[in-house]
Amino acid sequence: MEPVKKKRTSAIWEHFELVSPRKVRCFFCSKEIRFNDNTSSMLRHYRALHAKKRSGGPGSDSGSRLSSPAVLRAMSSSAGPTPPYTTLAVSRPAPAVTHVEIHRPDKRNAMNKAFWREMVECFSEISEDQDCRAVVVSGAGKTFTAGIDIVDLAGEVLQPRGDDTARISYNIRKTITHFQESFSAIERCPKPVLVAIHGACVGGGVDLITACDIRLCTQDAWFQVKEVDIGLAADVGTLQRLPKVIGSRSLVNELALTARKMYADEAKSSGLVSRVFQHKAALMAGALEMAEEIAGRSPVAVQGTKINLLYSRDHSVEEGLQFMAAWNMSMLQTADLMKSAQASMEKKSPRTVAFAKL
Ligand SMILES: CC/C=C\C=C\CC(=O)SCCNC(=O)CCNC(=O)[C@H](O)C(C)(C)COP(=O)(O)OP(=O)(O)OC[C@H]1O[C@@H](n2cnc3c(N)ncnc32)[C@H](O)[C@@H]1OP(=O)(O)O
Repeated sequence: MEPVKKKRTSAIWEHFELVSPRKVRCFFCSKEIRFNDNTSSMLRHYRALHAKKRSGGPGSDSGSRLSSPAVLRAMSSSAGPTPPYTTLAVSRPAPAVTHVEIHRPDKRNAMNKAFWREMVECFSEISEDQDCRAVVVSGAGKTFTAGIDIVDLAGEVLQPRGDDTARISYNIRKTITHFQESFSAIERCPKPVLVAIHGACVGGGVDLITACDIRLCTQDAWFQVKEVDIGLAADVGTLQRLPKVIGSRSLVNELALTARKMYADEAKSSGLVSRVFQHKAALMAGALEMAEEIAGRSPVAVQGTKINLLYSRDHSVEEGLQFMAAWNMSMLQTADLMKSAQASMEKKSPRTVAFAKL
């Protein structure tokens, strides 16, 4: 009998995915484990590291969905990227929630040429998609992302085209601007974007997450503004957005100038992330639940909130108030307001209200 099929009937498979004929990956911690003719190595790993922790522990979230491995399975695309994308797997794990999974697990989700282009295409589509009201971004496999694909970097940036210095410089500038656009597209997307980070989040990964609205991570996550280590000043958003995310300018400077790793606990205490979960399954369950909470509310209110929060980040309080007044002089005329207020009076969740598409 074919061994893999036999093993798949065991309940322990709830917590693992097959990555090769002799290797499985744990849904909780992404560790890859070899197995032979039975599931004993998987059972040993699960019992030693995860069985007792399912109910949560001090200082970190366990995720409130009881079926978090099932949620994780629904949100991890073992089938690979979804065409036309080659680096992203896009799905709808819950009504009005879009999941964008960076999908180059064998290369630790390193950001290659296609990724930079596809992020713009994907977020342009999401921005226009009236059936989407919240987005979750995550990474497939062992780690969130290893940052820019160093092989591509060597080709695209270090060997630019052009007949003279002006033309070479012009082309480099164009490339950097295109790369910046990949994450600005996230920020410009009117739907709130949550990012779920596990394992390494290096270089371009930090650029990406600072453009997102809500950052959540696992206990094993670490963050590194790695650019100075590879001889460049970070140029696709970290130096502009991180100071607005973290209150301490000194900490931002330290991270960017030394390229030291920052681990989950410090990421939480500094304000880079708002919640830390024990493992990836809990993280994905927590992210999805939060996205569903957001998606269940009036899209007029939610998108207006994102747009005004971003506006006020870059303007004075007075300018922000003026922008808000001009914004709401039309948005207060929405039917969503009366529907939501009525639900609130009746002590019903806004999630019980049917809002029109936006
Ligand atoms: C215009 C400029 C715009 C943007 C600039 C952004 C700047 C940056 O992003 S700077 C950061 C660059 N990234 C790095 O320096 C990270 C390098 N990678 C690592 O440190 C590690 O891979 C890791 C993320 C800590 C994960 O370690 P581990 O789990 O042990 O995996 P590995 O065995 O190291 O790698 C597996 C596989 O992935 C390939 N890979 C990893 N990182 C990259 C990368 N950044 N680019 C291309 N390929 C990468 C690695 O080569 C392995 O491939 P194999 O084919 O299996 O050998």
